[in-house]
This record gives sequence, C-alpha cells and structure tokens, in this order.
Amino acid sequence: MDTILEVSDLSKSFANFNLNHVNFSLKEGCITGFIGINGSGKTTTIKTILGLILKDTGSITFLGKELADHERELKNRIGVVLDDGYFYEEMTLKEMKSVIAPAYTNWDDAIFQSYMNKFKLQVNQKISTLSKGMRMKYAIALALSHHADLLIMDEPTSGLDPLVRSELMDILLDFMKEEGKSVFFSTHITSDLDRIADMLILIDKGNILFNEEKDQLLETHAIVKGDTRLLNEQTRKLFLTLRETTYGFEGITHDIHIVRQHMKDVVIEKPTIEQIMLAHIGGHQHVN
Ligand SMILES: Nc1ncnc2c1ncn2[C@@H]1O[C@H](COP(=O)(O)OP(=O)(O)OP(=O)(O)O)[C@@H](O)[C@H]1O
Repeated sequence: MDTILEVSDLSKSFANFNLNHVNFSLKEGCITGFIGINGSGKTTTIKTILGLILKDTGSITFLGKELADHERELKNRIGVVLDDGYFYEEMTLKEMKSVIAPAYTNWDDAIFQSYMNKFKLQVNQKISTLSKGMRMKYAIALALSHHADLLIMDEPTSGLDPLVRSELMDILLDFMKEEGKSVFFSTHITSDLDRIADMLILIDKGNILFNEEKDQLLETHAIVKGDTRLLNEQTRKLFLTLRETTYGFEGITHDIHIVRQHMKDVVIEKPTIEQIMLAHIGGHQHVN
C-alpha cells in the first residue's frame, strides 16, 4: 500500500505541553483513526500538519512532496473538517460555499449540490440555524466537493448523537469506495472506529504509543481472568494492566498467543478499542 501522508519528527512545544517527535504515515485506501484522551495532542498534531500551527521541527510530506513547499497544489487534494466552527454564522450555506470554493482549483459545484441533496440541506438556510449534525454534514460536503484524495477530520463526532455518528461512518465508507481515497480522523469516542477503521494511531501526552492495524490490535490484545497463583515474575510481564483481588486477577494483555501458551485455565475475553487504549496509556480515566 502506498503512503499518502508521512509525518516525520514533528514537534511542537507549548508552555504546558510537548508534541514529542511524532512519526507516522497514512496509507492510501485506509481509514486511520487517531485516538487519545482529552488533551493528548490530537488537535495540535492535525493543526501542525495543516500548517495552522507553526511546528518547531519536522517534515510533512504528501505523496512524497513537502506540504509546506507545495501548499496550494497539495491542499487542493486534502479535504479538512475542523472541530472549531470556521463559518460566518450570518451567511447562508450557499453564500459560505461561494467564499470557500474559489480557494480550490478543482471545485466541483455538481458534487456540492449532490451532497446538499443527499444530506437534505437547504442552501438558503443560514449557518446559525443549523443543528450540530447538519453543521458537520455541511462541513463534510465542503471538504469533499473539490476531489480531495485525503479527508482529515478533527473530532467530527464530538457532540453528535449515535444516529448521526452512524450516518457519518456511512458517509466515510461511501467516500472510500472510490479508489485512492484515504481518511484520517481524530476521536476520543473509540466505538465509532469499531466498524470502519483500518488503522489506529494512539497518542498520549504528545507521544505516539502505537500505530497498528485495527484487526491486528484486536487479535493480539485480550482481557484475561484467572487465579492469582498463575501470576509470577514472567507472566506479569505479559500484561499492560493487572487488577488483583482475593478472588483472582483480571488484566489486559498485548500478547494473547504467549498467554495461551503459558497460562492454562484462564478465561479470555475480547477487549474493546477503548479498553486497549486505556490499557496502553496505563490509566483508568473516563473518556467520554
Ligand atoms: N495555543 C496553545 N497554547 C498553549 N497550549 C496549547 C495551545 N493549544 C493547545 N495547547 C495545549 O496542548 C495540549 C493538547 O491539546 P490538544 O487540543 O491538541 O488535545 P486534543 O487531544 O485534541 O484534546 P481534545 O480531545 O480535548 O480536543 C493541551 O494541554 C492544550 O492545553
């Protein structure tokens, strides 16, 4: 699979936060979920990639070309949906579209109109009157109306109800049907990713903790329960987290195959992506 976007040694320091020499790449034809708890650095990473925040170090290449050196050409091929509203509230959808469209050489009004119909949005409605779900759909329509190859979204599901979140997942799967398309989206609601993500990147305190195929993660990780007598210096190392009581232990392993070989008579259950994420960051924070 070809790499569409490569992030190398990306750093950014704020007074109380460091984005720490971040490296990862996005593969063509993949939906990559960028996960992490509140304040872990997702928005900072996305905004630095897009040049909306100045980076301290690092390089970002899109199909092999440095993004900062070919900004106009390459940004034509990237659709962006950001968390913070960047619309003029008093404009209608049509007026706002007319402000945004000239920024893209490949703007396609027919596609925009088809998204308006598909999402049941009225072009003469004022932005200020849109619900959260309608606003997100409008932002996606704008991001996808200039033949972008890569769609980057920052927390698109935040504040949306489960039905609209599910609709968004369908929109993304629909977008991916065309060859050569990729999606990168950040979220702290990991259940959104169960159905659609191919790759998962976990960020915590500005550090990337893993960058792996979702199926691989779900195959190698497991919740294991058993008698505490099975725990010794060697077997303890197989767990990211361990909780022990007088009745037994419960832990999350990242190496289920070795656990199966060395620990007999244990109960093994499938973890959720959220449980895997929390096990890796070693905390028990609540994520919603
Ligand atoms: N302009 C800034 N100046 C100083 N600190 C900042 C600035 N922007 C972000 N930060 C800090 O960087 C850290 C990471 O924030 P960021 O918004 O990237 O996290 P996030 O993972 O997107 O979180 P959330 O899920 O809550 O949106 C936070 O501690 C935040 O306070």
